[in-house]
Amino acid sequence: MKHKLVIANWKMNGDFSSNFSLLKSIVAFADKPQNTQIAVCPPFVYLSQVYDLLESSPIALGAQNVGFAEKGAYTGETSASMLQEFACQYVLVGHSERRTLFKESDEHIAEKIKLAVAHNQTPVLCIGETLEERASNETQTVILSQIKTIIDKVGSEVFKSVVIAYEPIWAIGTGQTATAEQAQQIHALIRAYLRSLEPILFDEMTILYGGSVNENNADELFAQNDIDGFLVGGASLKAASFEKICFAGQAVLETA
Ligand SMILES: O=C[C@H](O)COP(=O)(O)O
Repeated sequence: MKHKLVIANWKMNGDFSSNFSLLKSIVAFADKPQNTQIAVCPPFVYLSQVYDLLESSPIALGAQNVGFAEKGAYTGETSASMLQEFACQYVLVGHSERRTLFKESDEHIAEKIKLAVAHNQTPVLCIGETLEERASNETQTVILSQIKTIIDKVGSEVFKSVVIAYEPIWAIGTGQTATAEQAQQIHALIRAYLRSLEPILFDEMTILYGGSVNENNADELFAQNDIDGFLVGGASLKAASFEKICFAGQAVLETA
């Protein structure tokens, strides 16, 4: 049965007032899309507000990042145990903005995954190639090596609790979405690779697509066999767009 996961990554956007209106709209439709889990990842300072507003709704709370250590002298960081107190179910790790702007290393990403899993959160590991890598036909090598590097560090037992988000870097925030065929090709590659490692562990792996997903392309993307949902940035800040993305592929999901 195909299930769908749609995660809103608000990035560094929002304020008390706009969060309230946006969540009011999302809560109003959230129980309607069949077989669909919706999650919202607000900036850390709004976790408390969003936690309260999501109470008694089916929407899961997520975090955009997590510290790579259990606790201690790490100014500005937020630990997995702190996120657990807000019942965060999802944690984004290795987003390209964090890898590029904040020089996040594979070692740190691996530690974050281990801590998140230890605190009952599902890490959402973001991977993706640059435009230059795609142009030089390195996409497959880059993607598989990003996954392998992390599996080697955390082990396959921990990795089975991970959700993967394929986000071609050239498609993030650019309005230039990967075509459904381009996305499906990489999702199928990822799934085949994981199955080749350990079919029992990775048969049901959830693989999301991210990168300029909007109300116009979500249906076609979700119709692809190996696309299980979306990690949505810009369009998740607009209630009407986000609603259409959450309803994408409903005909398939209702008959599943
Ligand atoms: O986390 C979300 C992704 O970076 C995609 O962002 P976007 O939908 O604004 O392109």
